[in-house]
Amino acid sequence: MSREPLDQSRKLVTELPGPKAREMRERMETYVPKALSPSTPAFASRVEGGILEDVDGNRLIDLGAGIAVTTVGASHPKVVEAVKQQVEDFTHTCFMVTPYDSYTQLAQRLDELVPISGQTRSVLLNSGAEAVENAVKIARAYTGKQAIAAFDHAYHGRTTLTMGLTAKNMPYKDSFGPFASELYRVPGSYPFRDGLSGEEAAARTISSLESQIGANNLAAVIMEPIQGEGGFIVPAEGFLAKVVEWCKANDVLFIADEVQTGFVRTGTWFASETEGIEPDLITLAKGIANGMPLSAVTGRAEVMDAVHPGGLGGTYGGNPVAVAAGLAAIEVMEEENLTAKATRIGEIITDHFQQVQQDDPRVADIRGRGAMMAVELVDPETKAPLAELVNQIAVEARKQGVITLTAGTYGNVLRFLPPVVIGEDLLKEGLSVITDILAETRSDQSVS
Ligand SMILES: Cc1ncc(COP(=O)(O)O)c(CNCCCC(=O)O)c1O
Repeated sequence: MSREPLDQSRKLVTELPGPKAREMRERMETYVPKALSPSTPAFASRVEGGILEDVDGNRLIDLGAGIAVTTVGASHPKVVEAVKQQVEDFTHTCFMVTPYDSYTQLAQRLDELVPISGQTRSVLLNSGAEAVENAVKIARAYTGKQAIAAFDHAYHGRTTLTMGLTAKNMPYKDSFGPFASELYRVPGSYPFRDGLSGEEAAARTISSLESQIGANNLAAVIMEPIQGEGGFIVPAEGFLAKVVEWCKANDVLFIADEVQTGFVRTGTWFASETEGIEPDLITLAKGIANGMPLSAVTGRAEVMDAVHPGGLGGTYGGNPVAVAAGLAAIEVMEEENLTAKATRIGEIITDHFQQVQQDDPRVADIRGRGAMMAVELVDPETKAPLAELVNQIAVEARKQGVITLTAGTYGNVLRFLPPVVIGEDLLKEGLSVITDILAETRSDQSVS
């Protein structure tokens, strides 16, 4: 029996958190460590399109999509049906024990979609960090070299190796060391703060790669085409192409970490396309399966084949239910032309904040691409990051029924990652809630 569609309008019937949510939070604090500290003052009951309904009957506008995951909406009927079908057949065999064709079908789809020419192969895993871990293994096996270079403001995961690649200390790395060896950090491109052209920033990066690591030691350079947790930093035009050119000239692999930028999020299937680069390996997760835990490393066949038989694996990698969700989600992205929808979302967010920026210079940088947009808030005189203000805005917006995410090395970035299927009016309403709160702080200069 199909359920009534979830009303796509924001509605608050209690304060947030409501009574049931408060009770659930108390129990949560008894059995779940504070290390997880959820930010939205609600407990999910149903999620569809751009709306999350909570256990108290409130409907919140979702501008986070579970951190860029539920691109097609958290209960898209096509994905739900595919999952139901699969789970009735089997939930698990362990692909290394008994394979199933849907794994190969998804690998073939990835081969067709990724911006890598020639034959590719894919290994399927469970999380973004696991994909990055395996990309590093594959790069080392192929090159025979060990060093891996990541960038300032990078985010690649929370496992021991990926924490070593991630830049920001708190909350991701503090007190968890020591981290893996042979991991290096080089300056990247942060146009709003460094003011460098793509060429200038790339020259600085290459100088660091050569002087501090040496191409003869360097297995791979890993970078997010748009740095996500670091603050939706879009590199200056031409930066990535110059770095990739250097990699290819020096037998260094380039790993594009598209866990957050992948699968139509930035208005193309992958952000590497817009940057005009062809990675050797690409890590994928989040939008790949619309919430079912799935990730992948897709790479040039000769690179992927450098690993000895049995060298890649894990119990759950490429779980059949997650793979079914992934195949269905990709179909929806194609059928509903979500690359164009993501581009439209970027236009709406850009226009909205350009209006605000005219009267409020604290909105200092509007950046991102497609349905991966952000604003960086700074003191207009000193350019000092306004982290407390950003946090205050996010906390208040959540109380007013808008699921809002922050980001940035300095904690002063509001980021927008709505489900790409969100209605335009609902998106505009969510943005207006946020900018109305921002406007109120203009009169109240106590917050900075
Ligand atoms: C580029 C990029 N690479 C890798 C990852 C890691 O993906 P996992 O699926 O969270 O392991 C991410 C995950 N980003 C959201 C992390 C949220 C949090 O843990 O606070 C990413 O964005």
